[in-house]
Amino acid sequence: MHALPQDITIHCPAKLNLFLHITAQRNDGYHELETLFQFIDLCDDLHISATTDGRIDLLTPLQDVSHEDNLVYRAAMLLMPLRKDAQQGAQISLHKRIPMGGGLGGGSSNAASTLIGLNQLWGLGLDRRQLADLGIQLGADVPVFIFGQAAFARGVGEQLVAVEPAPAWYLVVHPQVHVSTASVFQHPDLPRNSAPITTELSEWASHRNDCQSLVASLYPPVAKAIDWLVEYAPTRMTGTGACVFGCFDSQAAAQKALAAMPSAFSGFVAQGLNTSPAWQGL
Ligand SMILES: C[C@](O)(CO)[C@H](O)COP(=O)(O)OP(=O)(O)OC[C@H]1O[C@@H](n2ccc(N)nc2=O)[C@H](O)[C@@H]1O
Ligand SMILES: Nc1ncnc2c1ncn2[C@@H]1O[C@H](COP(=O)(O)OP(=O)(O)OP(=O)(O)O)[C@@H](O)[C@H]1O
Repeated sequence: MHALPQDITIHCPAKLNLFLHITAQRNDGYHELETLFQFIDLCDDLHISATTDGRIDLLTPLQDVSHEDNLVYRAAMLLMPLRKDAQQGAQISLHKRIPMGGGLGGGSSNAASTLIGLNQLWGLGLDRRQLADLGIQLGADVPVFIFGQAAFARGVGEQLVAVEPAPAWYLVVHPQVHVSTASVFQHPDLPRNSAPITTELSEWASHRNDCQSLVASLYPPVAKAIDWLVEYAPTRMTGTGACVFGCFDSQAAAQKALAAMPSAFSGFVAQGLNTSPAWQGL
């Protein structure tokens, strides 16, 4: 039998929703979506060391998130009952770069990478489907980060079909407001009855983010960020916001727009990725 690795570093990419249509609301309150996910090369880094004290130690606290609520810790807790040996434990540290609560899926990506990493370190032998089924308990965006390929998603984000969105560079603009995902999905004015998609996924003009008008009206800085960025490139909000992204043909064009960005916003240039770096080297 091969010895298990003792240490692992896993990238946790951010995602963009290139479009997001809401087609229905389920009886449990969750919304049925049709969305196109692409990863971007802005990543958090997760480092996991195997231990033999049967504990999960999270070495890097996050501001405003308790250990018990941290999606890294919660993901590890989901795998604890599946260990082969109760002495198996882990020390985990997270280097955060993805802004939190911006619609970039950082917490879900951290959770997915924790499941991927501990599955490897503890030798659990779970396949991607089994990991995704566990991960969806933590958030609707976790399965795509386990799936590891750009995807067209239905359901709440768990029915995934691999796709190849065109190569692109993005300027991602953070309007510096925090938008709560739950409050957007609870809002009475959210449109919830988009027709299922019949057009090409790549046709930008046929698609939209159904949360965007509502979020822009509730949060004026989001509207201002869109109004500014749309002068440079086709622009859309990701997830339930607050971040918005412009699509550029080249890194240089995206950088040029970033250089002109008003100081009220923060932003970064990122490349679209159709394969998640989380699985690199595994
Ligand atoms: C908007 C997206 O980012 C699109 O990728 C995701 O659907 C949101 O995924 P997430 O942040 O992982 O969200 P979750 O933590 O699963 O859900 C937060 C809250 O948003 C609402 N919610 C979320 C996803 C969904 N399809 N319908 C919902 O109504 C639920 O009230 C839920 O309590
Ligand atoms: N490891 C983590 N990283 C980021 N957020 C976390 C983490 N653990 C728990 N959270 C909580 O989850 C919330 C959402 O974080 P996240 O960065 O995933 O939001 P998001 O980018 O808006 O995601 P989405 O697009 O899935 O709505 C945070 O505001 C925070 O309270």
